[in-house]
Amino acid sequence: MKREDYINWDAYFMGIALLSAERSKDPNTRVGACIVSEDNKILSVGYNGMPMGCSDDEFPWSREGNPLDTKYPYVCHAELNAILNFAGNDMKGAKIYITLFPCNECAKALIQKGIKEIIYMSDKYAETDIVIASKRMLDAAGVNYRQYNSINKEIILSL
Ligand SMILES: O=c1ccn([C@H]2C[C@H](O)[C@@H](COP(=O)(O)O)O2)c(=O)[nH]1
Ligand SMILES: [Zn+2]
Repeated sequence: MKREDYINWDAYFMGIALLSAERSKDPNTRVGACIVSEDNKILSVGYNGMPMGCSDDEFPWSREGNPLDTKYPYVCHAELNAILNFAGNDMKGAKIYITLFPCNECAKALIQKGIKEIIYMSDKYAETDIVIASKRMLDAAGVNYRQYNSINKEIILSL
């Protein structure tokens, strides 16, 4: 008889997003993303990090101070990395599992790539203009978004 306590698709793909986030060097917010086709095939993954050639030991990770001495102008967002890491050429109709609600810039890229559903975990910046603008664009473009079911929030990885 088959096992019945296997994880569902959402837990599986959010688990991969969470594991990807563990690769991030950001000391404050680790973000992971997993792009999945309509038929539940993984298309790409990504996490927030410095662009290639920009050493994550040399570029800043601060949040405050002179803008050029903070991480913000440099760090490549998890969703953008997942889009750029995609080896195929069509992700229309795909979904993305993300550990943090996407910013306005990532929302633009997701819309333009034809992503149709966003499943996110944290929405800790919901009150910011960046996320309000992001939701405004996603709503206009008909991209659905929903929070990952909190009942399954704890994803334990062990053998
Ligand atoms: O859509 C997004 C928004 C943010 N990120 C990354 C960028 C930064 O590395 C962190 C946010 O850092 P804070 O210290 O919480 O401001 O998250 C992302 O990957 N995708
Ligand atoms: Zn972003």
